Amino acid sequence: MKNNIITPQYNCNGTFLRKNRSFVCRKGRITKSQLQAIEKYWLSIGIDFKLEPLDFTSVFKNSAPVILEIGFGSGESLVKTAANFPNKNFLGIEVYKSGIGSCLRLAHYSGINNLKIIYHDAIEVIDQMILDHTLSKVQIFFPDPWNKKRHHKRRMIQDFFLIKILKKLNNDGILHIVTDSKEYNFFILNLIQNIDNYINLSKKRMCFEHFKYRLVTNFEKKAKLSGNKIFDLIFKLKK
Ligand SMILES: C[S@@+](CC[C@H](N)C(=O)[O-])C[C@H]1O[C@@H](n2cnc3c(N)ncnc32)[C@H](O)[C@@H]1O
Repeated sequence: MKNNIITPQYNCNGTFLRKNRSFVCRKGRITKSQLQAIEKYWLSIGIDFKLEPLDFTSVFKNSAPVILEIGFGSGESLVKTAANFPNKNFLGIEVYKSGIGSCLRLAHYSGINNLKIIYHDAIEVIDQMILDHTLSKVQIFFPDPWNKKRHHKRRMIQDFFLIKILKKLNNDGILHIVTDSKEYNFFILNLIQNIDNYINLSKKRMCFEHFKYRLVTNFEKKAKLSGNKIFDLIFKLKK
């Protein structure tokens, strides 16, 4: 597995260009079993970042719809969802190395063959590796809210990001975002209002509360224990 989760960029004087990313590059702790899972299972389940588009039919060995999950954490809900929907393909992207190890371990022991994962910044993966109109769904469960105003530029969900996703979804494609931050929820709803091609599937053009048709994620369990409300935002691509 390649260890670079970003592609360094420099200006013409050779100075490193610092980008606003939605994550902080940290060394972080990783357990022995997570490292072992990377050694053993990366070759069969992982895909290294490359500057060339993926051919999903050859990656998954079939032409079933592809669901992209960005920031799957340790991958419990992603692996269980992939096991529940064997006739769909799942592609996960994460920059948290111990999460990659945990997800590989879970995916191996659950015996699924409809999941692939990438260890790299999702923005670069989307730009370089995902062809237009090839995804049936993009799901982002609990993107970091970067609550301080001066950090808002680090939020993954920005207008440029929503426009990027629009191009990658196929006809009737779905974008599903979940957050426990009321402020981030309204921030996203405001952005979406200014982009014509998304239809908000909630009746009141707001969010779904108490949405039951997906698995609860690890982050969500903690958020609920802290008494936080959960907001499911679901948008469909206008044909
Ligand atoms: C708050 S956690 C939520 C994890 C998981 N979805 C859950 O609900 O338990 C946000 C995750 O997004 C990942 N992340 C943030 N920015 C990312 C990016 N640009 N590309 C890939 N993953 C990213 C982080 O590493 C982190 O694991």
